[in-house]
Amino acid sequence: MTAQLNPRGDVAVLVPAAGAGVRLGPGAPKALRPLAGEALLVHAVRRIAAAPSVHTIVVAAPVADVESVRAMLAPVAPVTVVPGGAERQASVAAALAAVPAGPEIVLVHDAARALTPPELVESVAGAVRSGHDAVIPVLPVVDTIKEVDAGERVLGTVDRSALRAVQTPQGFRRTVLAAAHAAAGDPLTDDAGLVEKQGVPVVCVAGSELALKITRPFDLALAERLLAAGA
Ligand SMILES: Nc1ccn([C@@H]2O[C@H](COP(=O)(O)OP(=O)(O)OP(=O)(O)O)[C@@H](O)[C@H]2O)c(=O)n1
Ligand SMILES: C[C@](O)(CO)[C@H](O)COP(=O)(O)O
Repeated sequence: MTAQLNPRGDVAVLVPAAGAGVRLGPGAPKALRPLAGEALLVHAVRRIAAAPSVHTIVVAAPVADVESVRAMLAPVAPVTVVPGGAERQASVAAALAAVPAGPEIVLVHDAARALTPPELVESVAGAVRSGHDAVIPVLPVVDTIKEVDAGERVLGTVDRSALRAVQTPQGFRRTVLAAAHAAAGDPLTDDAGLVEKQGVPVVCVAGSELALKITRPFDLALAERLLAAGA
């Protein structure tokens, strides 16, 4: 049985949350680690559930934690929880398989982007609804970028004006995402990358600084500060 949030919504959000969090350092799976006293996944799901277009949320949890994740999320929102896979791509595919008939827009959103505002969910979904098959939120690259060789010697300075840093949620027409996953080869960590391989145009919308991916200890500390400041 798939849990429904807003029966009138047209968006399913898949939340891959089965990663270990190696770059964050030793500890529980990253999505279950605390941020201001609650798991990253709780923060992420609460914000997704606050987006009015969302019909269904499917979380791909670490295999050993499926039951505890169900119990943890029950008071937060009606959520379907499935076992994740060894790679992010397998976790997304498992969640996609659990989406019920109905939503024709599917967003894929990292649990690790725990502070992503509901407005970004709506903005990405809205761009798909307006006719784009694949939509990604992006930020401009603010640092100067150098290309280097294996010895860390600088080969040149990259023109960053055409570079973008990619975030989630990434939004897709459901049939487009399903076809990309069905055709997928070697695992990618980026769903838009799978869709690009199918020759589908991907368009960008403005991302959000709050959608930062909590990857390293510094990111977790930053997220704590942002929450304390009211994010
Ligand atoms: N087998 C996997 C690997 C990753 N993810 C999820 O994909 C999102 C983005 O991955 P990332 O932030 O890179 O997380 P980890 O893979 O856990 O990080 P690391 O590479 O440091 O272990 C996270 O919400 C993570 O839980 C997943 O569902 N299943
Ligand atoms: C989808 C993603 O957040 C950006 O496209 C991706 O999960 C990033 O994973 P990475 O392993 O940190 O590159």
